[in-house]
Amino acid sequence: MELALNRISKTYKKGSVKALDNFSVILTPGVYGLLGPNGAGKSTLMNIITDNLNADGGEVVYGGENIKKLGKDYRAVLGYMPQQQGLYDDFTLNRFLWYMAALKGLKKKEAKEKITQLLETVNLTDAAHKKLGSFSGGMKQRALIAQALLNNPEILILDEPTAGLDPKERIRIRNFISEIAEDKIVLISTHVVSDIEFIAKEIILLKKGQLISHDSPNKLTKELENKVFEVEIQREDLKYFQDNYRVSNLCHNDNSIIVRIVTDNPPTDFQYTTAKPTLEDLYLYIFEQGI
Ligand SMILES: Nc1ncnc2c1ncn2[C@@H]1O[C@H](COP(=O)(O)OP(=O)(O)OP(=O)(O)O)[C@@H](O)[C@H]1O
Repeated sequence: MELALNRISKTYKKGSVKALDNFSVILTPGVYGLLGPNGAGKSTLMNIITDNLNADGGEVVYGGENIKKLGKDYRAVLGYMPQQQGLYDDFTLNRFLWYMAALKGLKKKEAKEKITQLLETVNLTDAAHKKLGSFSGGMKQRALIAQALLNNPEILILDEPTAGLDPKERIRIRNFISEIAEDKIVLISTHVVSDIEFIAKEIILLKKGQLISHDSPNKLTKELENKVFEVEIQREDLKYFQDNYRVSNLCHNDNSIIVRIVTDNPPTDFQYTTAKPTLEDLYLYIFEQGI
């Protein structure tokens, strides 16, 4: 199965910046990370893929058919976890899932089986009769993922699934997504590199509405070979490096500082060693402006 995004464009107000600009990519089963800073166009893209927002130009095609034509057949294979929380705080988790199952048109028997199974999968069986308002951030996110999975979707769209979570919950959600991703097209938007670094088969880099690059994490970081350096400097040189280079890390020793920089032009007046690039280095290289 293939989800093709063909030349998608979107401008919210006449004359304002393009939220999406001629964006094209083809998605097949596996995890994709949609990576970009605030305002890059991630939510806009997800809203267009889930048919909650109309594009000004281009089309979304699933299995060879425009999703506008597929209509409810498309919605039947779609699972969507939006960003906002707090909408159903007075519902118990059980009631929330039954409510969502009804909206998705599941039959009673089907809903019962699926809810029992999903509560187990997201490890919330014991919390089924508690109100969502009393849940921790991670529990809420897992509840939202569970509702997205009720119809056993072929396409799963997750808008910042780890927003506001502590590192332990982040790891848990990440592993969980990796487990359920089999046979599905999973698109995860995030501005946190580590959320997708190890689970995404491909990373899609989005900047100001435009596709910058999309490839496996390994291939993307290869592009940065010989552009990441570590330099041992004295404290008084730090400002010079911060003003003139993208500094991806700082490590203070007793008498010196090791700065990690991402640049096309390594410093000529300092000794440096070449370092192995990471996705965080790449993120900085692409999204850090003005240096
Ligand atoms: N409803 C709207 N009306 C007008 N402009 C909008 C609207 N929604 C988004 N935009 C603009 O479109 C651009 C893309 O925004 P979008 O929310 O898609 O980015 P994002 O990558 O999801 O950002 P974030 O990580 O902050 O959620 C931004 O310039 C934003 O200001």
